[in-house]
Amino acid sequence: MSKADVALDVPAQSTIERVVNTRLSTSYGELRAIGYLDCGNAREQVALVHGDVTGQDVITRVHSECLTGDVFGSTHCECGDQLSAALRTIVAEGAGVLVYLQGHEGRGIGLLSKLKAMRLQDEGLDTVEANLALGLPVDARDYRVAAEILHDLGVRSVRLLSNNPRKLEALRRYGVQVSEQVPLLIRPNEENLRYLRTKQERLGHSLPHLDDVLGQPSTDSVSPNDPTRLASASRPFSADANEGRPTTPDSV
Ligand SMILES: Nc1nc2c(ncn2[C@@H]2O[C@H](COP(=O)(O)OP(=O)(O)OP(=O)(O)O)[C@@H](O)[C@H]2O)c(=O)[nH]1
Ligand SMILES: [Zn+2]
Repeated sequence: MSKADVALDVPAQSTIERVVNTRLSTSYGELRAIGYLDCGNAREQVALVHGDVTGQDVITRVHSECLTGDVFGSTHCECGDQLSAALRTIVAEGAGVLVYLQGHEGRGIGLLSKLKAMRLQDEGLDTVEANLALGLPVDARDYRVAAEILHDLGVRSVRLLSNNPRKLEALRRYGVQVSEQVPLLIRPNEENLRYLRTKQERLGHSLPHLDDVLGQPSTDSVSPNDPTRLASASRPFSADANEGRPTTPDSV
């Protein structure tokens, strides 16, 4: 069997049902919104697709929902800017997928618990301590449905836009062939620098640009020429001439 014939090894019984496939014109470009029902938990899920994604090495973002960051523009986290940067990258590549995972809010603890966790962070706890103080897991996300959606779309292997090695491992456990981890780095702001540091130091996220911000050399192997290496945050760093280019400590 050739490499191209290797299908994703998803669980034998898929729980998703494709319900709708419609054109979605966006400010990023022409997408298709493909809607699924996860019959296992009655949750609605959606994948945004650009171009032909039936093949190998498809640029892919598996994005955990974040109402505060994705919709309200919160600067507490970098989710909204990652969402924009991922869609820009997918369209620029000519083909790609973004799976937007509902049920992942607050790393799986839900919106109200995340808001409580954010309040605790204002009182001095870090993002890990805050979840634990609430008696909740640090990360309760499951990626089965993402694997099933990628399989349904005919994606055979992904270049995953993520800084989170645990997300890669989790997808691989569900049979997703991850051919490459592509960094999705957003310039930090004063509001989220500590939060990002905690992700780097306690959750194992690969965020070498934080060291650059402090003027320290990065030990990470990310290529400085990778156009996705450091996407500009929309707030408070408005899109500028550095868009999509590596950033020096002086420019942040
Ligand atoms: N519990 C909790 N969740 C948060 C907080 N801030 C953002 N989130 C959630 O974190 C999720 C995103 O996960 P992250 O750990 O930031 O990043 P990731 O998706 O694992 O990794 P990347 O692929 O690199 O973006 C979203 O569902 C957000 O709602 C917080 O302070 N506490
Ligand atoms: Zn967020």
